[in-house]
Amino acid sequence: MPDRPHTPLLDQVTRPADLKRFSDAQLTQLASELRAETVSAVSVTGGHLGAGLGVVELTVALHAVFDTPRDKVIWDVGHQCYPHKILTERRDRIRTLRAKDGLSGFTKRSESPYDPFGAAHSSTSISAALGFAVARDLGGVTPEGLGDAIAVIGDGSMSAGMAFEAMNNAGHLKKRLIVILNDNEMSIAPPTGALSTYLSRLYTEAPFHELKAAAKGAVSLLPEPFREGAKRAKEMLKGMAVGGTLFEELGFSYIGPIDGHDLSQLLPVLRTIKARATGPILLHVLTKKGKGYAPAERARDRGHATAKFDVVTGKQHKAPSNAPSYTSVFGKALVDQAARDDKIVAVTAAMPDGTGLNLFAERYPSRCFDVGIAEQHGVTFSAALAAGGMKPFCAMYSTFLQRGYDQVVHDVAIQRLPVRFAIDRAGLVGADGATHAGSFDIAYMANLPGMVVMAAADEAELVHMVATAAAHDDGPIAFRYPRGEGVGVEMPEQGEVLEIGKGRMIQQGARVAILSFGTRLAEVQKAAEALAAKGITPTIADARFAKPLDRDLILQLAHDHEALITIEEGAVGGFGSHVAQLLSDEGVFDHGLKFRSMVLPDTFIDQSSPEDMYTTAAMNAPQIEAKVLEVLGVAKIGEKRA
Ligand SMILES: Cc1ncc(C[n+]2csc(CCOP(=O)(O)OP(=O)(O)O)c2C)c(N)n1
Ligand SMILES: CC(=O)[C@@H](O)[C@H](O)COP(=O)(O)O
Ligand SMILES: [Mg+2]
Repeated sequence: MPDRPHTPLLDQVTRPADLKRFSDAQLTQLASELRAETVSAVSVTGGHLGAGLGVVELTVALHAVFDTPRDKVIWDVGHQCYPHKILTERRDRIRTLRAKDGLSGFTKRSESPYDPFGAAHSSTSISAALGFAVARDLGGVTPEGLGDAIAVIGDGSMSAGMAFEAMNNAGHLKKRLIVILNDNEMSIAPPTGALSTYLSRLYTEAPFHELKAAAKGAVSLLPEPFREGAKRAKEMLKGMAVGGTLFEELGFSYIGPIDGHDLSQLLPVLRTIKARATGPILLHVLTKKGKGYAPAERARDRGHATAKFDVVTGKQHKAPSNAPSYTSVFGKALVDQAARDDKIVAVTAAMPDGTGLNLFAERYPSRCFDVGIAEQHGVTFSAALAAGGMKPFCAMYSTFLQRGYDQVVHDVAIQRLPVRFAIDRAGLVGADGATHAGSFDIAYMANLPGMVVMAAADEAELVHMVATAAAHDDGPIAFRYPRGEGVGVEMPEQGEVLEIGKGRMIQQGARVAILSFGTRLAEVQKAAEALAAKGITPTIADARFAKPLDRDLILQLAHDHEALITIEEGAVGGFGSHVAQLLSDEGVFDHGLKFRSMVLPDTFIDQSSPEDMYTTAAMNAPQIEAKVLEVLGVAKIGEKRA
C-alpha cells in the first residue's frame, strides 16, 4: 500500500485552541515542524533567531496547556516570540517579520490579542504579569477575559533590577502568578554577574538533591503521573532544587530546573501548575539558545540576531559595506584614547558587541565592565567611577539609556560628575521599530543643566567627539551617533579635541541657512545640490553641539539670512527647541526671521528601513529641499503656490 501523504501538523494549526486536539506525541512532532518553520521564516526576513529556537517546546507547551488569549502569556523582551506568532493566527504573515507594514519582531498589543503586553525592552514581563493577575482578582475586564498570568523571562533579563522589583512585589501580594525562567545561559553575549553564577549553581547542584522531605513541597505541584509512578517521580525530583532558593525566599514556590526541550517534562509540570497553583510560582526551565539549528547553535551569539541566510549552509546574506559602522569607529577611537590615558574605563549594560566595547574589553579587560541588563546601575556605577577619579565612558543605546534617566539626572548631572555618555543607535533604527528608536535623548539630555550634548555628523566627527569627551573633565558630556555605517569620509589619524559649544560652517550661501545637528547633514548636502539647480544656495552649518549652543554662529546665521532651518534626528524638545528659545530670548523673531525646525514627528514610527522611516518623518533630502522652498515662498516646479 502506498504511504499516505503526511500532512504537517502545523498546517492544521491556526490558533492555539487547535493544539488541544493533539496528543503529547503529536505536540512533540508539532514542535519540530514549528522549529523548521521558524528557521525558514527568519532565513527570508532576518531577525532574532536563537532565542525563538530555544523556546519552541515551551511555546507549544504553553499554548497546549493554557487558554490563550484568555490566559496571558507575556514574553519578556519579545525577541523570542516568532514561534508564538506562528501558532497564534499569524503564520500567514510570518515572512513579513520586521518589514514595513509587516509583523513586528516583538510582541505588540495592537497586532494581536495573543500579545497581551508589548515589549522589546527587557525585564518588564513579571511586572506586567502581576498587573494582569491583580486586575483579574479585582474583577478587571478585557475583551478576551482574564485568566492566568504567565511571564516568560530569560536569565539575562532576570538580572535587571526591575525583574526583582516585580518579584518582591509579587512575593508580597501572593497572587496566583506564574513566572517561567528560561535559562539558556546566554544574554546577547554570555551573561555576566553573580545571578548568572547562582542560576548555574542551582542546576549543577540540583542532580545531587535527593528525594527527601525537601521534595515534599513540590510533590503537591507535580503531575499525577509522577505521583503515581514513584520511579518517574524520583527521576524528576532528583533534578529539582527544592527549598532554600533565592526565589523561595522572595515568596515564590520554585520548581525546577527541568529540561525546556522535553515536552514529557514541560507538559505535565505546566498542567499541574495550571491545576493546582495558588500563589506565585517560578518554574525554572533549562534551554539552549539556537536549539536545533546547527549554524545558530555554533554561532558565538547562538544566532541571537541574523541577516537573511541560506538555510542549508547558514551563510548570511550581508550587503558589503562601504564605510565602517559608527559603532566600530567609536570602539576603535575609545581604545585609542585609552592607550593614552589609563583612567579611561568603559561600561556597557549587556551590549558589548552592540556598543563596540567588545574591542575595548579585548584590549583592556580590567577596565571594561559589562553590568548586565542594568542600565540604571550602569549609570550610577559610572557616576561613582567618575567621583573616584576615573574617566568612565558609559556606552548605551539611546533607547536603553531611557531606563537610566533618573540616574543621569540625580547621580550624574546634579553632582556634575564627568561621565561620558556614548549614545549609540541615536535616531531611527529600522527593523526593530518604534521601541528601539533613539528619538528622545537630545531632548532628555540637553535639558539638563551642565550637560554637554554633541552629535556626530559623520564618522570622522565621531572620532573627534570621543577625543573631546575624553578631555572633558568639567561635568558630564554626551555624544550621539546612529546605527549603521558612516558616510565614507576620510578618517583622521587621531581625534582632535573640539572647542566646547562651537559649530562649524560647511558651506556659505544666501537667503536661507540650514543648521544641522547630527547625521542629517548628508541629506542636507544632497538637498543643497538639488536647490543649486534652482538657483538657491543655502548656507549650511554643522552645529556639533546642542548644548551649549554656539550662540555666535546661530545669531550670525539668523542675522545674515531671511530664513533659518534646524534639523536633527530627534523628537521635539531637542536642538531646534533650544535654538528657538535662544532666538526668542534674543528678540530675533521680532525682526522677522523665518524659522523652521525639522524634528521627528509626534508619532511612534513603525519599522521599515531607516531611509523609509526618515521619509515618513519627512527628513530626507527631497523634504529638506521642499522645506527650503516653502520657507522662501518658492513653489516647486509643477506646483502652484497656495
Ligand atoms: C532594557 C534593555 N536593555 C538591553 C536590551 C537588549 N537585549 C535584548 S535581548 C537581550 C538579551 C536577553 O537575554 P535573555 O533574557 O537571557 O534572553 P535570551 O536572548 O537568552 O533568550 C538584550 C541584552 C533590551 N532589550 N532591553
Ligand atoms: C532584542 C534587542 O533588543 C536587541 O537585540 C536589538 O535588536 C538590537 O539590535 P542592534 O544591536 O542590531 O541594533
Ligand atoms: Mg538567556
